[in-house]
Amino acid sequence: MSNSDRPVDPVTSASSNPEARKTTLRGTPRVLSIAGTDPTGGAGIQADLKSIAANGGYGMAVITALVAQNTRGVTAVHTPPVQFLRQQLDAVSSDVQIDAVKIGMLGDLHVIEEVRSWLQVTRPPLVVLDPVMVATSGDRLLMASAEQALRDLVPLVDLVTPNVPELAALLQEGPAEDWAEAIQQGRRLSEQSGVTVLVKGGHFTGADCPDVLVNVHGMLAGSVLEFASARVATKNTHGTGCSLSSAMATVQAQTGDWAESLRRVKDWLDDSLTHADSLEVGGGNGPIHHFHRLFSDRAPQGADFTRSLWESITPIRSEIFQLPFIVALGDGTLKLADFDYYLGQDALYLRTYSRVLARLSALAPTDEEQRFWANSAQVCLDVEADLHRSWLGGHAQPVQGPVTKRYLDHLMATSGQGSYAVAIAAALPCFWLYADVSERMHAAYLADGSGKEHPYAAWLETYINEPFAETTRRAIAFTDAAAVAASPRERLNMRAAFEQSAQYESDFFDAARRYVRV
Ligand SMILES: Nc1ncnc2c1ncn2[C@@H]1O[C@H](COP(=O)(O)OP(=O)(O)OP(=O)(O)O)[C@@H](O)[C@H]1O
Ligand SMILES: Cc1ncc(CO)c(N)n1
Repeated sequence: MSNSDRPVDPVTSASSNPEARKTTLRGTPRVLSIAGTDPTGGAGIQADLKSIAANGGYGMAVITALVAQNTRGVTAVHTPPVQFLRQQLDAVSSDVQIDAVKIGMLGDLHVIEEVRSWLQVTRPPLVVLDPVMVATSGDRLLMASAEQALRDLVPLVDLVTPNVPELAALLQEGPAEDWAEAIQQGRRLSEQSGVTVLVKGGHFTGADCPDVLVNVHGMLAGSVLEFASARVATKNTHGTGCSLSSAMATVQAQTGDWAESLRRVKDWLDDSLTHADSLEVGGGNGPIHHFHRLFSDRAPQGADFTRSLWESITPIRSEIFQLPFIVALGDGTLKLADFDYYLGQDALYLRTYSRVLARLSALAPTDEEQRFWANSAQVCLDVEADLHRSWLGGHAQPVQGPVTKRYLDHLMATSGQGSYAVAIAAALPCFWLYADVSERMHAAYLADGSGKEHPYAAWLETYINEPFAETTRRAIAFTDAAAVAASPRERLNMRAAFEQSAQYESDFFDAARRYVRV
């Protein structure tokens, strides 16, 4: 099961340190970048924070050096005193539990020594080192006198991500002339340092842009895994190395598997490069589009998907809050005939909705979800029985109204198609909108301050309670997980099903006004 918002089982991380440090995988890892700045936002700390966030992490940043640079090149570097660097590092580690560290530009010997000493004391569970030496523009970002200190830092980390010239410099060899030689160098660095090496192929000019991972741990020790991707035709590659290494730190803290992390990160990077040109930042080598997925219909990760669904129904939500039925239900002036009609229809609705929830249980990909939906189907029947007993007692079974029919037809059709993702999206507004509507009504009632008894208080209490709120939160989390697993087409269908159900919820509240004959 993959659910990006919950901590999962603790594992022992692949670590180069003698005693393996315990890592707990987290849905939203706390990731610290230790690097230099880029005021144009494409590389360094600024790129790292975007990359961490785009990959589902919580980003933090300690600045090693302030760099005056843009998409064309570097003009100056200011390095604050190392005591101040240490104060920044200690400020973070004395308070926050760090799940992963990405190290970028270090600049000089003193900075390297300070970071090294902090690493030895703090021992973060996961460290990725991008051995930054030269910027995309060709400007030096590491003093020549600090190269040996950087080499000595490598064995302290878990993953090192050199480009071709950096790999050569770390090995004190000439730069590889072709990809096969680069892979051999990657193997040598891994053997010498005992660290997993990610060799980046961005600097060659072939049609492909391959990367390889040389593993040193576990069953894949010594193996070379290649991840090919087509070269994207763009000059906007400023900060790809920074973005890649901070994304690797973030995703590794979520998956615990370097190969899986690189597969996911390459896929994201490819998308970010493909849409880089649309940003139009600067006249040189511009930045990549870190958040392309957030702004598009392609799978936003984790909670971003349901957040975007919720945003897309903002007009429907405002419509609901202005419906005469909802206004009158809120202030207690609703006519009993209208309420009776609504509840009669709701009882009919819940009977069938329970079957839809049972269908979700049948389709559920995990044991937890199967139980959750089976339980929800049962609770739904209990609520329906309660409605009959307490409100509709003595009344005959009502006739199904047109809105009830349309809404139920939609739910039966979507859940009947066999896609769990689409069925869950169709079922979600029933939870989410009721939690939302009842909470707002209750807040308005409290704000009114009169304290007078509310004629529909017993109905409101069905939905204003922590168990219902918790059920709703879980349904939302399951929808996000389903969206991550779904294909792009399925996600479009999820969105359509969700929006359609939300519209029917609004129509359902409005049905008494339209169909009750006075
Ligand atoms: N044009 C491209 N198309 C697809 N992937 C690319 C392209 N350029 C770079 N990459 C990928 O981006 C990542 C960074 O590679 P690169 O070798 O450029 O690192 P770098 O030189 O450290 O980056 P930079 O100095 O630009 O920040 C690698 O995964 C590489 O495969
Ligand atoms: C601060 C900083 N780190 C790394 C790079 C490499 O792109 C850069 N240009 N600037």
